[in-house]
Amino acid sequence: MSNGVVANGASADQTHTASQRYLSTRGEDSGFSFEEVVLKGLASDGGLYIPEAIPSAENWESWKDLSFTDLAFNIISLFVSPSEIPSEDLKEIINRSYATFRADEVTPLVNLQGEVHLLELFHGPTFAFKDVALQFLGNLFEYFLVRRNEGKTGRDRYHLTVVGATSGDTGSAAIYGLRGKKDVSVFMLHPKGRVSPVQEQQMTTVLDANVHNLAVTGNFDNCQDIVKALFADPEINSTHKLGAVNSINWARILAQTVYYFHAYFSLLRQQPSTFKLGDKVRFAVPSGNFGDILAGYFALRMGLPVDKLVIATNENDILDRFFKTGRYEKKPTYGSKAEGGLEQDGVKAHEDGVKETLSPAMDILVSSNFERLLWFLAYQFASSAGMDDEWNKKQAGQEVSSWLSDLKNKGGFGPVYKDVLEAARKNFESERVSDQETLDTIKALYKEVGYVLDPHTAVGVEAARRTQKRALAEEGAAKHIISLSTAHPAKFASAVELALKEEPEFNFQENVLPPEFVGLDKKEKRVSDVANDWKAVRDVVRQQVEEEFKALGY
Ligand SMILES: Cc1ncc(COP(=O)(O)O)c(C=O)c1O
Ligand SMILES: N[C@@H](CCOP(=O)(O)O)C(=O)O
Repeated sequence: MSNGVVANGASADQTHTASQRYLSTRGEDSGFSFEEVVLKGLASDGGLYIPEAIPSAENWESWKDLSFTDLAFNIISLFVSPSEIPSEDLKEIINRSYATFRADEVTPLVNLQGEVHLLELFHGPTFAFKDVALQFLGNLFEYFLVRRNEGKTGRDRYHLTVVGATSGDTGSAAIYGLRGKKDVSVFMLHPKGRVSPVQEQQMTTVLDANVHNLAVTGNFDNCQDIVKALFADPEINSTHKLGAVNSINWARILAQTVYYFHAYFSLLRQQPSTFKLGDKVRFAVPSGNFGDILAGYFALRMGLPVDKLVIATNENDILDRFFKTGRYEKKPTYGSKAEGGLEQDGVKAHEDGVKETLSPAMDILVSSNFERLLWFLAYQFASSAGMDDEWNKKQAGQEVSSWLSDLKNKGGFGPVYKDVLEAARKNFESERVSDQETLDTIKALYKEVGYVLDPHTAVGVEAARRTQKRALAEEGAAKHIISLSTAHPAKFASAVELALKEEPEFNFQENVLPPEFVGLDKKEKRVSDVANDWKAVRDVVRQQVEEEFKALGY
């Protein structure tokens, strides 16, 4: 590791290109360095950080034979000035982050059926796509903290207090990325009883002193709201230096951009007769918080030939409703079937509007990263007025602030301007997949090709198959589509078993369960129950960090 090339917490300067400087989607903050946005997570005006410009990957074609880690280095370097992380250090961080994966290719592409391909993102330590970004983010935090803490002792050290919300996968991936790391405490809030048993076990059986699991009486959105309330509280934010591991943290999105390029190049190698360099591909992405698919949008904007990004939602379908109506509203406007509404298949809907589905990691009312896409759409719209770039950015920030304020105060906003919606539809289309369709898809793929899908992946595959059918009808030929496989099926045993229980050959223990999960349920656990109240969570954070400090002799 090189010694402090950049001053602690330095803002972006002339050594940073526009894509290496960051601004807030709500317009108040700009000129940040990568280190600042990674450590801060959320901007102080409540907005999310985005690069001031999206760089074009000018020689992306020449990357086609690179390994995953070399590709990651080329892509990530476009967004991080070498004055902040010297190239050799960045390479070392990347190599270390992906050495923990079980697959040599890190994110292998497999042909599922016909022109439908699966991008397997679950070969990391916790068997979910979050590992791709969180192994990297854990090592980044460590790198910055070692540099900031040189020569410092005890309470003078910069101690990061990570607070995150999880519906199960981010929590375990963040915990595995940060366990045992010096100068970081990690607090993960999950909705009590609403994560799968394996997810719960993965999180709560990690007993490192810096890991704290909080089971919140509420849903995932409540956990996310508590995290945002903590970030908005100037007191705890300054005394405890809060950090984010959710996809509000820009480094999460950045790391995920890599596998869109990698998948494209894998397809090129696997389908040489029907897919050539420069051909467009589609991606179908099971979506909740909109982080994974947003990474695809960045890849597209950087120049990767992407035809469409297909958003696949479960019955918590705020995104699908936006793309159909232009309105972004927390609560569905439709009610139960008995009321003449559209609710399908007897899915349990909580009073708060969140439905409990078979793909629980996507049981989300509000998709936090959608704010980043909204900024780019508003910026594009503002740019058509012919004013200067500073004005365009200011307008975009104001527009996003006003939309987000309506979302908070009135439960929604829209319809957005026609041009904004059309611009969104140019790159995205959306599909809503019910629980019954999820089960049918798991069953169909098992019967047809013997592949066991996890329920989230099945939502994406069903969306991919619908898109394929449309392309076939409209254009007379099926196109290659890459569906993102976001979790290993063993993480969601009950949905998989429900789908496949009547298949005579199917045996969950033998066909699905990885050895790493055996005995997890017998391990010792540590978890604290907390009320759905951000001040109560703040007290727990203060108290548990204090106990950690005392144990360290600080
Ligand atoms: C297994 C799985 N699939 C899909 C998603 C949705 O991804 P995103 O929230 O980035 O849209 C999640 C959670 O984020 C997940 O854990
Ligand atoms: N499905 C997620 C929810 C949090 O999403 P994130 O990508 O913003 O961290 C989870 O698994 O926790």
